[in-house]
Amino acid sequence: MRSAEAAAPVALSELMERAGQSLAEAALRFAGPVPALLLCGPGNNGGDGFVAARYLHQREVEVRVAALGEAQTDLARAARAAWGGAIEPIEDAAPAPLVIDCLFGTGLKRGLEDAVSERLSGLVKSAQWAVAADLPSGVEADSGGLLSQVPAFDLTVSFGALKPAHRLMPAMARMGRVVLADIGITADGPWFEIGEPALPPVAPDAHKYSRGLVHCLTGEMPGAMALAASAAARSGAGYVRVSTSAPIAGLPRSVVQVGDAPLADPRIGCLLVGPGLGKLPQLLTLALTSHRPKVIDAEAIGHVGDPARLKGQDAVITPHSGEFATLFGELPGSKAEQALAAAAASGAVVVYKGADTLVAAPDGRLGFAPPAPAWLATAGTGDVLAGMIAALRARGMPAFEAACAGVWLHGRAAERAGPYMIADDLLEWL
Ligand SMILES: NC(=O)C1=CN([C@@H]2O[C@H](COP(=O)(O)OP(=O)(O)OC[C@H]3O[C@@H](n4cnc5c(N)ncnc54)[C@H](OP(=O)(O)O)[C@@H]3O)[C@@H](O)[C@H]2O)[C@@H](O)CC1
Ligand SMILES: Nc1ncnc2c1ncn2[C@@H]1O[C@H](COP(=O)(O)OP(=O)(O)O)[C@@H](O)[C@H]1O
Repeated sequence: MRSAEAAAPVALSELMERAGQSLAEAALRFAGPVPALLLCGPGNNGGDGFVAARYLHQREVEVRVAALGEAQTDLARAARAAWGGAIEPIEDAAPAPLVIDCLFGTGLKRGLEDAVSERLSGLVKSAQWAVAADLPSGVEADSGGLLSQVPAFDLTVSFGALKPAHRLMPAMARMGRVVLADIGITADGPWFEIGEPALPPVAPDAHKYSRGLVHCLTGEMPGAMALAASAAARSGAGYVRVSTSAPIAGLPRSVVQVGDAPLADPRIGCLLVGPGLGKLPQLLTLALTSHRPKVIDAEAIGHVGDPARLKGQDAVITPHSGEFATLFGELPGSKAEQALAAAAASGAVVVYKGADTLVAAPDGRLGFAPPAPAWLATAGTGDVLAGMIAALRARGMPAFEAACAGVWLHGRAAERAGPYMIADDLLEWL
């Protein structure tokens, strides 16, 4: 993001002008022309606030500005001078229906002083609408961590590009709706937000094997595999097969239950192992003898032991935080950095699940999932995701693209399934 700003073809003062104008417009659209209080910090985030105050005033909104100390950058000083109106100390600022937090953005390196964060929280809580410029003050841009107390905002206007904190917990939960303001810079890099996938079309001459065969290895709790295999069947695989020693209830009749089957079968588009596996590490070992692409989920992740075992396996692994820690231990850094380190160590595409799911590839690509409904937090939804990714893999999508597509579709299916869904219901919305 910072390199994008540095390489921007426009002057920094113009970027600040655009940021401030975008902020004013977004706040006005969101809250309407209600009296506004802008809280401006010493850096360029504060500068954006002074610019926004000027635009809101021009739009005949009743505006007050409260500053935290003097401006510390040339840009912020110029923006403060151009505002030209009254500036009150933040300690004395009375509440307002609309509060716009421009205290700190990407430059925050340490927590706010207690008195300042308490003041911010008090003003935000008493406002009808609370808007943050770029990031709520107190949020660390790269990690999504909270360096001091951060109140809940209704809207966050991000400038130029989303920062990791917009998609990582706990910061993500404080931002309200996040909108991206185009200020004329683009952040080209390996980190991006996962968007709607382009799925492989069904060829006119397709047959069930060419559309993709998913072969599932089931274990002690076949109900989980019933969910995963059903999800694979509903996600466009041409053929879904489950190796099982006993009949599994609840599978669609179109999912074929077989005994042992050769895992070197070149028709297998993707192997799926993990859902319902239980204490059967030998099934993972068996899966790893195959050179076919694979999705490794749930208990199978715990059976891997050494991440290096996955090298050369063309694998997607789908851990939640507990499974992640079991396989990779306590890695340093943010969730994004941990996922990238895990992908590099294992050679696998890592879908690090949770409220802030992200997908990391061994080559450094990193996709942040758009927010998904919290009602996905119910047993079995991870099994459904694993089956979806396996089907997309079998349909010919490369591992990273299949994982990103599965995560995106899973979140949208949950939105449509509604707040009282159970994992079984998701299948109807794939
Ligand atoms: N770059 C661009 O082109 C564009 C950038 N834009 C905007 O700029 C924002 C980044 O601006 P920024 O780098 O000036 O950092 P910012 O977040 O304002 O804070 C830094 C200041 O705060 C201070 N400080 C830090 N922590 C503190 C604490 N706890 N308590 C007290 N003070 C503390 C720190 O002082 P120091 O640490 O040096 O003591 C420094 O003075 C970005 O989020 C976006 O909104 C847009 O205009 C688009 C164009
Ligand atoms: N609070 C939340 N918000 C959004 N998605 C969530 C939340 N909690 C869990 N999820 C998603 O729900 C799924 C749960 O998977 P997992 O933990 O493996 O459950 P299970 O093993 O029961 O299937 C994952 O895709 C995860 O990203």
